[in-house]
Amino acid sequence: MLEVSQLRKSYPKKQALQDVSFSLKAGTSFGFLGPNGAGKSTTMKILTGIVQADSGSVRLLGKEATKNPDAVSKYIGYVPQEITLYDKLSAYDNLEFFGEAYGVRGKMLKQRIHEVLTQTGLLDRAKEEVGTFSGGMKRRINIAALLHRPKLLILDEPTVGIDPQSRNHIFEMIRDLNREGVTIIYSTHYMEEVEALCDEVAIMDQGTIKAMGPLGELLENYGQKAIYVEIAGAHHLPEDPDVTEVRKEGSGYVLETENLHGVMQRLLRLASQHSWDVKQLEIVRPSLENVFLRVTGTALRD
Ligand SMILES: Nc1ncnc2c1ncn2[C@@H]1O[C@H](COP(=O)(O)OP(=O)(O)OP(=O)(O)O)[C@@H](O)[C@H]1O
Repeated sequence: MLEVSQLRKSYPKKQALQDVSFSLKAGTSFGFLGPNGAGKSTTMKILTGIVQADSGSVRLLGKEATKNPDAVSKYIGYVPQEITLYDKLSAYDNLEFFGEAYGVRGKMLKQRIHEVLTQTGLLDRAKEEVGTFSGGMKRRINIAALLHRPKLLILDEPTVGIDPQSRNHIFEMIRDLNREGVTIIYSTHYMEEVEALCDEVAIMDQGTIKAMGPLGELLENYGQKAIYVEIAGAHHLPEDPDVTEVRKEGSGYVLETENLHGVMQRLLRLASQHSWDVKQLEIVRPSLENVFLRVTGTALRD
């Protein structure tokens, strides 16, 4: 569906992209995770043709997009960070305006507007000026304005500064579109959003993709394996050669180790020998946060 190859882009004082390559199968929900300034927006703007790369190529549905953006623009829906609606127009009129701009007309346009207003939960506010809406409601309309049913939907941090209700609506809209077969590229610096929405993830930092793959694979390959153990009355734990770090957490300890089963077995053996009261013993699922830390060497700033 999409093949991005060796993108480079420099601004006068900054090399924004050093070498960005990835490819996506149709129907993927792809999360672009990275701190401010990592190069996510620049990559997305190159995909949509708003910004030109210094070198590299983008192929969408077999067509060379970098040389001929008009040939692919009808397949792409782009939701930038900034809201692009007319405050003085009603929600309905905004949708009508953008629908027509994307070439949707007549009965089909009316039907699509009704559908998306229902989907966004804003049908009863359709005739009100968008200027009176909350930031989250505007965001929902902004996404709904993509009435031309793009094959690739690119969203640049669509939930920054919005209320939880709007965020849930946006998530549902994205999931519905993805179920209908739309390929999604979703940029964010919120790990939990990627975990909730995306089946593939790229971790970007300083203009390059540091790691990429299915979410489960990244967690498996880069996540720190650990055990949580809680023993009544234990003030310290016996040393184990396979444990690389011990952290106090709540009333127990997190033990980092690559040998989960060996360490667990030894703990249980010791517990039975010394009649310790083991309250809890479990494997800790690695988090994306932890993967990010290991891949980039830093916590996700912000
Ligand atoms: N038009 C521009 N002119 C000059 N520098 C720019 C321009 N756009 C982006 N940059 C710089 O390029 C780098 C990458 O920016 P980009 O917006 O792509 O990052 P990002 O990962 O999307 O961050 P954010 O989450 O803040 O949007 C940053 O250092 C940024 O300051």
